[in-house]
Amino acid sequence: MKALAMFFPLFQRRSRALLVALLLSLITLCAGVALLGTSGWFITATALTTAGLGFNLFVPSAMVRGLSFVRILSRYGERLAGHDATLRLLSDLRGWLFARLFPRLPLPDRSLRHGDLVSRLTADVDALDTAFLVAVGPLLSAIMVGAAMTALLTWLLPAAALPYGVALAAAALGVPAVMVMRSRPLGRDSVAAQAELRMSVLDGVHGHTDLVLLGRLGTTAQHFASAGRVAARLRRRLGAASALGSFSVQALAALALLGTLWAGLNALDSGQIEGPVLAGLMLAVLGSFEVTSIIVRSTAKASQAMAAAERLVALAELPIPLRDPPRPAVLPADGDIILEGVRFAYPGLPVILDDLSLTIGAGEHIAITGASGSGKSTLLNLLLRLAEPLSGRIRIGTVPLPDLAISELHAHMALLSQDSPVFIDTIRNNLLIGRAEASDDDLWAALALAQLDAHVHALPDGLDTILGEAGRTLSAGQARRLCLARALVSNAPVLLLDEPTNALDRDTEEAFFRVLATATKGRTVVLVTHAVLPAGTVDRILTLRAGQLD
Ligand SMILES: Nc1ncnc2c1ncn2[C@@H]1O[C@H](COP(=O)(O)OP(=O)(O)OP(=O)(O)O)[C@@H](O)[C@H]1O
Repeated sequence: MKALAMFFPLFQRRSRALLVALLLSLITLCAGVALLGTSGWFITATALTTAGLGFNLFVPSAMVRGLSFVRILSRYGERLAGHDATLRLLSDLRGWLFARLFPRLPLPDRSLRHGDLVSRLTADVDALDTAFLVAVGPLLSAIMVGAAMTALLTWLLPAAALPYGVALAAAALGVPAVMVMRSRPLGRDSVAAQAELRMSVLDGVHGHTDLVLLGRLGTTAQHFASAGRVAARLRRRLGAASALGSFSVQALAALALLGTLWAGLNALDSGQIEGPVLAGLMLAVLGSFEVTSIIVRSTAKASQAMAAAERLVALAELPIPLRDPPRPAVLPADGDIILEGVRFAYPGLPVILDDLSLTIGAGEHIAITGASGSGKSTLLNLLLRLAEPLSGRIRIGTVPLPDLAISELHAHMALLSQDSPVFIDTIRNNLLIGRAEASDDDLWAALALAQLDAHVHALPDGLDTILGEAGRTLSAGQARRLCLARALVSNAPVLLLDEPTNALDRDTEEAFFRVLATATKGRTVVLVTHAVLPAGTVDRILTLRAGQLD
C-alpha cells in the first residue's frame, strides 16, 4: 500500500479527468438504480391500477426513457473519459519510471535480468494504470450510491435502512478488504511468476540458435512449461478468491433484498408504504449492488497492482551510482589523465586493481593488454566513473573525476564497449548517436576508418539502410565496425576502445590499427586489446597483471 501511495502525485496530476470519469460513472450507476426503481414502481402501479385508468402513464414512461438515455450517454462518456485519463496516466507512469531509471544506469543489481526489467517496464506499469479504473472509481461510486440509497430507505422504509447499509458496506468494503488481505501474497507471487515466464521466453528467444545446436531446446521448453504451470496455478487461485468474493457479494445482495422485503411487507401491512413504491425500492436495492461486483472482480487486480507498485518502486529507488557535484569544476581542455594508487573490487569479490598508478598524456595513444578477467574493461569503467575506486583517485589535469559534471565527463570520453549495441534504425541514425550534428562527410570518414565504407556504399539505400534488431542484417564484424565508427564520429578528445577489432580478420585488423593511429592524431586513445599491434601504431603498450600495470 505504501508503494502504491508513491504514485499518488501522478494520479493527482490527472485528478480532473479522473474526477470526470468518476462523476460519469456515478451518474451511470444512479441512472441504472433509478431506472430499475422507476420501472418496478411503474409496472407494479400499472398492473394494480385497472387497465391503467386513473394512473398518469406519461410521467413514469418519460422517466424510464429519459433515464435509459442518460445511462447510455453517461456510460459512453465514462468509458471515453476513463480510458483517456488512464492512457494519459500510463504515459505519466512510464515517464516517471524512465526519469528515475536513467540516472541509475548501469543498473547495479546484476540479478535484475533483462526479462525481469522488461516485465517491470511493461506488465507492472499496465497493472498499475488500471488501479483507478477498476478499483478506486467503482469503490467511490459504491460508497456514494450506497449512502444515497440508505438515505432514501431511511426516508421511505426506515426498518430496511440498517440491514441494507450494513450489507452494502460489507459488500463494498468488507469483502474487498478481506480479499485484498488474503490475495496479497497471491498477487505478489502471481506478478513474480509472470515475470519469470517472460524471462524464460526472452532467454529462449535470445539463445534459440545455441539451444537448438546444443540440443537443449527440450530443457528450455520444460523450464518454460513449468514456469507456465506455476503462473497458471496462481491465476487459478486468484480466480477462485475472486469467485468466492463474488459469491459473498451476491449473498449480501440477497440478504439486503430479503431485509427490504421483510421490512416492506410489514410497512405494507401497516399502510406506511404503497405496493408500487416497495417494488421500485426492491429493484433499486438490487441495482445498487451492481457496482460492488465490479469492485470484487477488480480486487484481484488491486493485489497485483500493489505487487507491481512494490516492484516498480524497488527499481526506482535503486541507489544512484553517479551524482553530479553541487558545483562542477571546469574540465581542463587537454589535461593528462592521471590514476593514483587506484584500488578496486566489485562488492563482495576479490580486489582486481590494486594500487594502480598511470599517467596518460594528452594526445597519447596507449594500448592495455592482459589476461582475460584481469580488469581491463573495469579500468575503462573507472575512467568513465561507471564504477568508483575503493581508494586512490583519478583526475584529469588537476581536477578529480568526482568534481566534474557527469555529462561533461562523458562528452570528453567516448567509449566503444565490448557489448556496444546496434539499434533498429538506419545506419545514419546509428552513427549520429555519436554526434547528432555530424555531416554525411563525417559519417563516411568514420565508416572509412572503421573499414565499413565499401560495404555501406554497396547497399542500395546506403546510409539510409535500416538495420535489423541488434544489427542482425550485419555480420558480427560489420556490427562491431559500425559501433566503432559511431565512437569515431564523436568529437570526444579521449577515445576508450575496448577490443575494437573483435571479429575482424587479421588483415583488416592490421589495416585498422594503422589507419586509427593517423586518423586519431591529437586525440588521446586508450586501446584495450588482445591483438598483436603493428609496430609504431601506439606510443606505449602496458600489461595489466595482478592488479597493476607494467
Ligand atoms: N559488474 C560486475 N560485477 C561483478 N564482477 C564483475 C563485474 N564486471 C566484471 N566483473 C569481474 O571482474 C573481473 C574483471 O573483469 P573485466 O571485464 O574488467 O576483465 P577484462 O580484463 O576486461 O576481461 P576480458 O579480456 O575477458 O574482456 C572478472 O573476474 C569479472 O568476472
